[in-house]
Amino acid sequence: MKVVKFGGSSLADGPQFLKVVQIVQADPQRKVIVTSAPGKRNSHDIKVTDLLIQYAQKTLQNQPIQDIVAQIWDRYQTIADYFDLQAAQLAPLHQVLLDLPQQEYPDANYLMAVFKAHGEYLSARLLTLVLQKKQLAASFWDPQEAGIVVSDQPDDATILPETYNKLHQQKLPEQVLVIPGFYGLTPQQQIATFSRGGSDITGALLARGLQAQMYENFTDVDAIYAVDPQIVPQPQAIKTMTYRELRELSYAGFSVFHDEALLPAIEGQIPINVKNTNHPQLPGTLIVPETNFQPQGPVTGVAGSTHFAALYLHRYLLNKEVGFTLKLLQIFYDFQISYEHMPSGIDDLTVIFNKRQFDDLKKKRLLARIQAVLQPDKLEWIDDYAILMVVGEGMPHQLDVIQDIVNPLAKAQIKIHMINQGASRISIMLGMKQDQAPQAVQKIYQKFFH
Ligand SMILES: Nc1ncnc2c1ncn2[C@@H]1O[C@H](COP(=O)(O)OP(=O)(O)O)[C@@H](O)[C@H]1O
Ligand SMILES: N[C@@H](CC(=O)OP(=O)(O)O)C(=O)O
Repeated sequence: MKVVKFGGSSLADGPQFLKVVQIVQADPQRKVIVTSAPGKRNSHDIKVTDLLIQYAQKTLQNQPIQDIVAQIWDRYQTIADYFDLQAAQLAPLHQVLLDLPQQEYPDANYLMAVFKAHGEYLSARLLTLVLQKKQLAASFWDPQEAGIVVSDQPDDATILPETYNKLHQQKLPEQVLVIPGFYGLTPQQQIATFSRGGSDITGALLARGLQAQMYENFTDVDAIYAVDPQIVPQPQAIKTMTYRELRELSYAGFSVFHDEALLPAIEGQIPINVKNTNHPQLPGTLIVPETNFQPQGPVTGVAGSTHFAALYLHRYLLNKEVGFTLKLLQIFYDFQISYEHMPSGIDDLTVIFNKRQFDDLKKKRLLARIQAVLQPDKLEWIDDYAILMVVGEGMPHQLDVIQDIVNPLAKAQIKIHMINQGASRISIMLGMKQDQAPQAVQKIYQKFFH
């Protein structure tokens, strides 16, 4: 049995829905289908999830909602019209969308989560109707009924372990099941979504919980490429890669697969196949465990991401002071801030954060607290920080990888602020200014792939 997830680009309009139907029909193993909300039909379009966020905001601010509801419903109606679905079948779906403001919510964050989740909910309901219209035995599967239990963070939920107990007990029927991605239910039965792009996580948790033979992830590219195709046109496709290679590359910018979706697949040792809905005959990229993996070269991929900031701390004799880092980490804990990396020197520490956790006030208060408690000789906030990741299972076997990474950057006058290799032997991480990151990715890619 295969779990198959279709991304927003694969469900953006009627013709795309038809490709999805044909893909489901082509393989009887494709039993559990995970939907995203309709995505962009062209580069100027707006994803339905983003329209739903506007709908939620207008509801919260008591602004008129008719136009935005019409805009959202039009996306689903157009798809339904493409398949000549009957008005009576669609009316209940439209009503669900209209009723969202009338429901009760614990707070604004949960309201937002419910509105967002309905992009995938309506997609799954609609795809079920379309599959039935095409004579395929299909039924809608509610995440609540499936037993997807998540933590109570309304817009950044994580999977709770009881999910797997419930899924292990599920006996799958003969027909195809269509389930919305992107959300689950908290122990208090509230809808909470994963972070953006999180339908990949739903697919992975179902593949693990249902012990699927394969998790197929359908998107709008022929493969995972060695570099983001928006940075380097027509890059080299990756045929096979390991879970941990993709985990590191997704973390650092390969937005094609959500980095948190790797863990369930690893836990269940489920192979993942990323494929193109527009060219389903192509093999795509296969993501597999490390055991017996034969790397094709030193580097598998290069990624860059710019949503970082860094805190630089200098204090003489820091190396001798017992508990310095503990006090610093306690401050982060008090502010409920997680850090990404902490490279250090004898008298220096740099802490790298995901910038999205901060607003100006939080940043100011954090710096003031660190100054008061730790009294560093120097404390600097570096707002302009990008991280580059060069990843490959073949890297530990090759001695001259580092020079092939830094030489092209030096030639291009790109300054490296931080290099981190060690903990993970299959990746080298570089810190630099944000505006230099795309060029750095290009230069490293050219060195290893041309
Ligand atoms: N290394 C990469 N290989 C392939 N695609 C990538 C890579 N890095 C970023 N992407 C981007 O990821 C996109 C697919 O992911 P996403 O937009 O989330 O698709 P979906 O709508 O199917 O969920 C591609 O269109 C591409 O622009
Ligand atoms: N629709 C949600 C969840 C998702 O996974 O979407 P996509 O598969 O289009 O990346 C989002 O836009 O974040």
